Amino acid sequence: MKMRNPPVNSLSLEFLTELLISLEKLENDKTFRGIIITSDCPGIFSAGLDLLEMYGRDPAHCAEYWKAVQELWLRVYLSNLVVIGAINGISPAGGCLLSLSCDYRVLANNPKYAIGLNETLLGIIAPFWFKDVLVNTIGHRAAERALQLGFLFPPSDALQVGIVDQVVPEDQVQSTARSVMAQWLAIPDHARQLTKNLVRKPTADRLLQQRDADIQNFVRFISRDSIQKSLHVYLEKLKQKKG
Ligand SMILES: CC/C=C\CC/C=C/CC(=O)SCCNC(=O)CCNC(=O)[C@H](O)C(C)(C)COP(=O)(O)OP(=O)(O)OC[C@H]1O[C@@H](n2cnc3c(N)ncnc32)[C@H](O)[C@@H]1OP(=O)(O)O
Repeated sequence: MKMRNPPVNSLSLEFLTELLISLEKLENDKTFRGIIITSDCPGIFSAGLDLLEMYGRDPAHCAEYWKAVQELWLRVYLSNLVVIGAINGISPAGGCLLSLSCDYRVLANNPKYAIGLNETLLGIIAPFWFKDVLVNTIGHRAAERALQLGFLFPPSDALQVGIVDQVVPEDQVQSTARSVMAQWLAIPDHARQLTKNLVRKPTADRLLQQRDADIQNFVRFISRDSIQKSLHVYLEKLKQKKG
């Protein structure tokens, strides 16, 4: 599955909806046993959640958006398919969450690429379920530092901390992802799926038990003047970077 939402594969409401529909089709088609998620945008896996869906929007829109974000996470995280991330570009925040929700992550060895939950750098906070997935992946202490400091790990650090499973030359990302897929598909589906569910369900349940409260919390938080100001400053910085 090649994500194509130029210029930066930001996860807009429209794009999230498209991804959800595609994933549902694949999940329901019993001829598919696995998917490799990668990007069609050169140098960018995904710039994460679309800031324009959270900036200057009314509460109803923010609530609709957040529900779609939750939905995508639950669908990928609990998918019965083998999900491999072929991360061929930078992958901050929501892009990192998407990567972390895969069963295995292969990152291209390019010093321009980085991956991490950088929310604090934007003046916002990673929701508890983003945090849970990071803690599950790299451990409590490493997650504590990474989250507070908004670390974006370059490839060698990403491998060392365990936020990705493998770093390979850029031209080998797709072939490596395919070899990894073959290894995972060698396991009987029912055994692998039930085991995946056993490991992941408690984390997903934490959100499933309080989805509405999580939406309300997001809407309250994102609507604050101070948070809107932080987003404004960050968006301006992105614009100025272009010169
Ligand atoms: C209680 C819980 C509360 C809140 C939780 C909220 C959680 C949020 C999680 C997130 O995912 S927030 C998003 C975090 N993402 C980022 O910090 C990435 C920001 N983008 C970049 O750093 C760069 O754009 C890039 C490194 C990805 C690519 O750089 P480059 O190739 O130089 O492109 P540009 O910077 O020129 O960007 C092109 C174009 O795209 C716009 N854009 C970039 N990222 C986003 C985004 N995430 N959402 C919306 N739009 C984005 C950028 O502003 C440019 O727009 P122009 O109109 O100026 O062309």
